[in-house]
Amino acid sequence: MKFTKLNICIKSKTHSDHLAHLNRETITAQIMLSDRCADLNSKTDDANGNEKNTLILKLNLVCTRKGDRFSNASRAGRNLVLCRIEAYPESGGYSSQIRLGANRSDQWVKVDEVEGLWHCSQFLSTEQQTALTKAITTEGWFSQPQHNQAMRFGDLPGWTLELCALIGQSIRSYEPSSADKIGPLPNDILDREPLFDQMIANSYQPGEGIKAHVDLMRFEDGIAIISLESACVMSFAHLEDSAESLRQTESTNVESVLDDAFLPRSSCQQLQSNVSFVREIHQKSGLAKRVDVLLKPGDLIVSHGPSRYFWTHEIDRSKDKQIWFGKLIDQRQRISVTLRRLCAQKDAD
Ligand SMILES: O=C(O)CCC(=O)C(=O)O
Ligand SMILES: [Fe+2]
Repeated sequence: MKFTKLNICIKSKTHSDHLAHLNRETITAQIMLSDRCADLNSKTDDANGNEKNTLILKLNLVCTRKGDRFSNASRAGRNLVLCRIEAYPESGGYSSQIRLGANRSDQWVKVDEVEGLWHCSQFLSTEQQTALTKAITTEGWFSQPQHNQAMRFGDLPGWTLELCALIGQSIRSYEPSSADKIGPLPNDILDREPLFDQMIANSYQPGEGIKAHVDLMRFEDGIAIISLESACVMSFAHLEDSAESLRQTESTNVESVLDDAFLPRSSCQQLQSNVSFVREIHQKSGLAKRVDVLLKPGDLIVSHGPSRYFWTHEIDRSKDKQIWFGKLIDQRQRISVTLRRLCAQKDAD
C-alpha cells in the first residue's frame, strides 16, 4: 500500500527553545513521505471494517509546518512525540482523521412549525464534540479570530467524511412514525452519492452571528448543520410571511421586523410539550412568523424542502439577542459545520 502524504497532528514533548513555538499549539504538520518512508512501520488495522493502516512514525521524516517551512525538522523531530496515526491509502483521499465512533440515532425530532426541518439533540457526545473541535482546530483555519470561515469543495477532510457518514447512518436508522412518513431526509437525498460534497466551517466570536438568508440555489436540497462549543438560538422566518410583513410595515429593516425585544412575553410559546428546544414567536399582526430553535453544542439540524427553500435562517448574537425563555445564553466562541451538496454543473450551451 502506498502512502504519499498525510496530515497528522504532532505535539512537542520538550520545552527546549527551538521547539518553544511548537509548544504553544498543536501543529498540523504535513509529513512528506519521501524515500525515508522505509522508516515507517505499518500494520493493518481494520477494527472498524475500514481498509486502513496504523503507522508508527519514526523520527527522521521531513516535516513542514502548514504554511511555512520548518527548517529544523529532523533535529526537532527527535523531540517530537511519536505519533500513532491513522492513514488511508492514497486513493482514499483522506487527510486528517478523527474517530467519531458510533452515534445515537434516537434523538431526532421534527420541528413541526418549519416543514422539512429536523433537530437531533446531542447528535455528538461530549467526547465526539471534543474530537471534532480538535480536528477543526488542527486544520488551523481559525488560529486568528478574524479568520472565521473555511470552505471545502470536494476533497473533504477525513473528519468531514466521518461526519457525513455518521449523519447518513443516523438518518437511515431512524424510523419515522406512520404520521411522519419521511424522516429527516427523504430517500432520494439520502441515497445520493456522496450525500454531501461541500463543507463550510464557521467560527463565531461572542456577539457574532449570521444574517437572515436562504442558502444559495447552487446547493442541492438537503443541508446539515452541526453546532459546537456555544449554544445559540437560530431563528427561522417564513419567506412569504416576511415579504408580506415587509409590505405591510413602513420599515424595510428585516431586523426590526424580527425583533422580539418588544413582544409581550405571552406571545412567546413553547411548542410540543415534550420539546424544549423550539419556540414560536407569535408576531404582532402583520409581522412575519418566526420560529426559534435552540442549538446546543453537539446538536445537529437537517433541513430539506420548504425549510430549505422557503424559510430564512439567522443567528443574531448581537447584544441581548440570545435570550431563551428569559435567560441570556452564555455566549462563547461557536463553531459550526455546514454540509451541503453542489448542484451538478449545467453543460455550457
Ligand atoms: O453557523 C450556522 O449554524 C449556520 C451557517 C449557515 O447558515 C451557512 O453557512 O449558510
Ligand atoms: Fe445557511
